[in-house]
Amino acid sequence: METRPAKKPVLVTEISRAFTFEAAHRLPNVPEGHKCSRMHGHSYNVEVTIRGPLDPRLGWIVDFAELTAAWQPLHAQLDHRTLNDVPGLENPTSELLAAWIFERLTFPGARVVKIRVAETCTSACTVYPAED
Ligand SMILES: Nc1nc2c(c(=O)[nH]1)N=C([C@H](O)[C@H](O)COP(=O)(O)OP(=O)(O)OP(=O)(O)O)CN2
Ligand SMILES: [Zn+2]
Repeated sequence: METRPAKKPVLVTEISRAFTFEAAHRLPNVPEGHKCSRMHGHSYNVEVTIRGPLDPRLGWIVDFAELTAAWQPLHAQLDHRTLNDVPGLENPTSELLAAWIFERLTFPGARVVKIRVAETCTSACTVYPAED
């Protein structure tokens, strides 16, 4: 009987890194009297996930430090700001903030597959690219 060597499974690999920033916001389009129409602040948690092939020698997609380097300019635009003042974030819901971040992060040789934004410990929004 013929025996074949076990096939190596084809794996999809993702790496993630979490970031935090502090910011104020108000939601301008909520109904009158909604608490979020008032200016208030959050300690935001953002998780960035990328997917790509492994560098055969280094054994990683990119250095985790590359995620931090890519996040840094966005952190500078968001941290200790009023989000409503940031171009493109006039209505800074978690959903629109996650999309804003998604549109601004690129990695050579890898693609962003998930951005998760948590305003509080119990509320978060995740965006993914639509299926090709
Ligand atoms: N789908 C969304 N709903 C809400 C958003 C949002 O971005 N997307 N944002 C808010 C406000 O920013 C609010 O500050 C957060 O609301 P909430 O999760 O209710 O936070 P609390 O800590 O105040 O929760 P309580 O359970 O009321 O204490 C609202 N909704
Ligand atoms: Zn809020």
